[in-house]
Amino acid sequence: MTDPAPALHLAPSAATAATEPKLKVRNLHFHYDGFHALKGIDMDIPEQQVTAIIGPSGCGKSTLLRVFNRIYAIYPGLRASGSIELDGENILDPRYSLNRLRGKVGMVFQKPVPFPMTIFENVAYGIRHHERLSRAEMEARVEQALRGAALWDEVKDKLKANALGLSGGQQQRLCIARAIALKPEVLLLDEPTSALDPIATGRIEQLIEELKSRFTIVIVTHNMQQAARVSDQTAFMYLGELVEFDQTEKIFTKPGKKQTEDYITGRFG
Ligand SMILES: Nc1ncnc2c1ncn2[C@@H]1O[C@H](COP(=O)(O)OP(=O)(O)OP(=O)(O)O)[C@@H](O)[C@H]1O
Repeated sequence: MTDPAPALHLAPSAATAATEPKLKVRNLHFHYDGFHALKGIDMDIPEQQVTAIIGPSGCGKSTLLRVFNRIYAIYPGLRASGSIELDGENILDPRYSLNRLRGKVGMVFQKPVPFPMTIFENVAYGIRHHERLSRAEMEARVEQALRGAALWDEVKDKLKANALGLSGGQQQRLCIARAIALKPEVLLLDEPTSALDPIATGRIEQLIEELKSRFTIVIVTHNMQQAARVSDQTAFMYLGELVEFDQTEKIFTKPGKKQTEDYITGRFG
């Protein structure tokens, strides 16, 4: 929200809430051929904070997240209208190149999908696509990304091993390393822990907390406790509409709309 209540400025990261939003979404509509999946979304996503998107299955959470890096652009028949400004520039404008956008907005999917290559190459592969680095520079970059994803200590002695041999939780951290290796400004996480056990989930949640000092994070989650634990703001969506968007603490303790209250108290969804 543009004007959060002063009493809710408790979390340290909320101090930045008054600055210009990192992503400014205005009157965003999205269609899958004839299906109207997003209906006039307006939201301001603050920089270096965690914004969670919650809501019942099919409400449009993943669609919204995917529009933030224009994944739909590669499929015919899908279209978005309205605007999403990233630092003041409309990323939906076809003149905003996909390559540039992908360098600024990274994405991690629900199911970790490492490439069938070494752990090192999984991280180096994307970097090579965007930059030319010497071997030593590349090694430093890969290490930095693996450290950033809290995976370095577990893999530093087996960088040449196939990534598919890692556990599910390690694979997901590798996917996070791959995304942050490109030094994006925004990190999109689409249900990043739904395929993981509670211990691996805890590690990813801790990692999200660490990463938010460097990235603006948007996370889609089915797990309301997770949204409450990791996010600063929460958006509640229903049937393609943004019903309520506010400080997480407010959404979970004093939601302003009955639909939000019904959802978070388990009355539907
Ligand atoms: N490729 C597609 N073609 C047509 N309709 C789609 C497509 N992908 C999603 N939809 C529809 O768009 C709506 C929103 O889907 P979306 O995946 O964004 O929901 P969601 O809130 O992320 O759901 P879930 O929590 O189950 O993942 C749903 O009604 C879905 O059936």
